[in-house]
Amino acid sequence: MPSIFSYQSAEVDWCEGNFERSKVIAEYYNTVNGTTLLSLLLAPLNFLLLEGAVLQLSCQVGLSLLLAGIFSVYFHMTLSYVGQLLDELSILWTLAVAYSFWYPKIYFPRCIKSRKHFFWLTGVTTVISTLMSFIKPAFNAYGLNCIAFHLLYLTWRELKKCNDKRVHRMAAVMVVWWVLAISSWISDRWFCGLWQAISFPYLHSFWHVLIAMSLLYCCPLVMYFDVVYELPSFKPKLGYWPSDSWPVVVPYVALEEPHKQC
Ligand SMILES: CCCCCCCC/C=C\CCCCCCCC(=O)N[C@@H](CO)[C@H](O)/C=C/CCCCCCCCCCCCC
Ligand SMILES: [Ca+2]
Ligand SMILES: [Zn+2]
Repeated sequence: MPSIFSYQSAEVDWCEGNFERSKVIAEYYNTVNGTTLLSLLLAPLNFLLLEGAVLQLSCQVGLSLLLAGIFSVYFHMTLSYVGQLLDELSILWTLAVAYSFWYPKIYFPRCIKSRKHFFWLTGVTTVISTLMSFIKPAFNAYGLNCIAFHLLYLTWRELKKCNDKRVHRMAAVMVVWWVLAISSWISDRWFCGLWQAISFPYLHSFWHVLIAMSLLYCCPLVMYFDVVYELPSFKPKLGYWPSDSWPVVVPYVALEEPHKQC
């Protein structure tokens, strides 16, 4: 019986051929492009521009993202059962940490009276989901992708209340990257035969880059709304480093003089 650590013991095998470019790396391009997820750490770096509590929270989210990137690389390198679960569970827990800290209080269920209670609700839900994830690991990724739809819904609710064109623009760019990302993920999962027929089974590695791009825009946006709700005396402003007009930019959120925007 193969060990849960052994190569190719995972329930899922992505479209890219295994061991075609290396004897030790199962899916070479998926592994190499998995490292782009580590660039997500750039997003929490934005928060260095913020202060106190906000900076503290970003460290926890940054650490979870780092683990998600490392486990993604390990999974595609080995395609092991443990690799798959570590990849999926690290994403689940990163989302849990992000939700616990950033989920706006106005959207809390009626029975939840404080962020402390919300922490407990998120914690219990995540522990139950973690246990359930062992039942049929191949379904876990579908569940995780559904969370993006909830984020889309929250974004839409917030945009309805906000007149800042920069916020609308950043949200639009985030959604475009996400649509490209999820299309690549689904195409690789469902239409592998087609991609193999045209010798282009690399869409999952594109997904890694595209979802990282989407998150790069998502994080400053979420932080922007967090400041609006939690630090109402500050005025957050979205920007692009090094400048708006450059073709390659890193989005960020900065704090300006005290004033409420949205
Ligand atoms: C108020 C909440 C704020 C949430 C902020 C978001 C914080 C970031 C959370 C999670 C990081 C996700 C990192 C993705 C790593 C992908 C690794 C990967 O490719 N794994 C695959 C196997 O190799 C696996 O099949 C994929 C599983 C699906 C992952 C779905 C992640 C959804 C994350 C939500 C993205 C939001 C983007 C904006 C949406 C409009
Ligand atoms: Ca494969
Ligand atoms: Zn992957």
